[in-house]
Amino acid sequence: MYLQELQLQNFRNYAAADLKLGKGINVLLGENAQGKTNLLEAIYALALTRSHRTANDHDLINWEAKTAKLAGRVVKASGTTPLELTFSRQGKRAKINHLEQARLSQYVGQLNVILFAPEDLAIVKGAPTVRRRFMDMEFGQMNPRYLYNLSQYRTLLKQRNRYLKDLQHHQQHDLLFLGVLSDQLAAYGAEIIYQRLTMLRKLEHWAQTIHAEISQHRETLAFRYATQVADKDLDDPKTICAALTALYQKQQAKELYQGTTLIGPHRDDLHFQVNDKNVQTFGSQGQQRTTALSVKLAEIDLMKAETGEYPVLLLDDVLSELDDARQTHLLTAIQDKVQTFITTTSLSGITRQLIKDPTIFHVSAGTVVADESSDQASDE
Ligand SMILES: Nc1ncnc2c1ncn2[C@@H]1O[C@H](COP(=O)(O)OP(=O)(O)OP(=O)(O)O)[C@@H](O)[C@H]1O
Repeated sequence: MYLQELQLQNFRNYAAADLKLGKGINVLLGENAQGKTNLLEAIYALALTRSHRTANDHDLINWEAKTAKLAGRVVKASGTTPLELTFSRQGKRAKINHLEQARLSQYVGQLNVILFAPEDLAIVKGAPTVRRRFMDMEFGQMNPRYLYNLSQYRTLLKQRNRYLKDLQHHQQHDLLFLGVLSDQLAAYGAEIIYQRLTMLRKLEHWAQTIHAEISQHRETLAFRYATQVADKDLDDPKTICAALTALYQKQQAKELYQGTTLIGPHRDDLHFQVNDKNVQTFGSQGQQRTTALSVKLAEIDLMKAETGEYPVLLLDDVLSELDDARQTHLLTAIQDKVQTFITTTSLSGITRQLIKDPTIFHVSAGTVVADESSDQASDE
């Protein structure tokens, strides 16, 4: 899929902008604080109805205005769809094909985007919570069942933790009820673990090929899902559930002592291994970057496999972070198939000969102008 046009009205520092976009690589060129990221944010918001960098929609509205509006046309194999999103004090409204949608959840999914920013290195370097959030966001986007299991699990986990605290403080004494909660939690926990394993296997498959190519076959990447459930029990949700239940029984004294649930997907992690070593602990900066890049690029392929269309790729300031070999790989991987938006302050750091016919936009103080000399946007 690709975004053919984008219109902004009173969005961040743009009073008005109307862009014809290239089907291939679009470069947003400008000095710092001119509005490059704001444009990426506009595309991200048009896709997901929310920003990637603020939880407060009001921040998106120009300081001088009361309402912000985004509009665009998405082209897919199945046809062209106009999208429209309005932010105001009253909330937000979304239209597909000029028809207002009763629920924002009906709107999301028309335009798929993947954003890659320097912070994404945290997937490799950060705490386990970052990787759990990564799995939950990515797999939740592609699989509504996963989201359902996750929300049931979270509710039960809260309840079980509260009960463990009550037992700890002798406000409750019934261990049978703890057993009931453990069984219910184990059932949802097992579904989540099983779905994570299934999706990770697919993602790993794509990421391995990409990592091998970037490292010129000197490195192999592997994912390892870290859980207290033994490998032999991971084959299906039933065996995982039985293993979790047994673990709750075995660790009951410890959980009662600590007053919290110590086993389950909320405690699991994902390890990335390069040449059989955990890249978080033993990897060089370069290996960590390659891993993050491979995982992100693998998401593109996974989304294509799951939804039938390539997503739109948003690259915020990442090219300058990558050395020539990684830049080359990234640009070759996306060339001719993925519509991409790249923000940069200068073209000099980018191996420009690799970007075939880019559409270049000059961004300055909330205005954006297409470069006359660059390839003009698609006019299909
Ligand atoms: N709601 C708003 N109304 C008006 N201007 C805003 C609003 N929110 C942010 N801005 C302005 O937008 C500018 C920042 O734009 P943006 O984050 O897109 O920068 P950038 O071009 O990506 O720069 P950098 O290269 O430093 O990341 C700042 O000048 C900021 O004051």
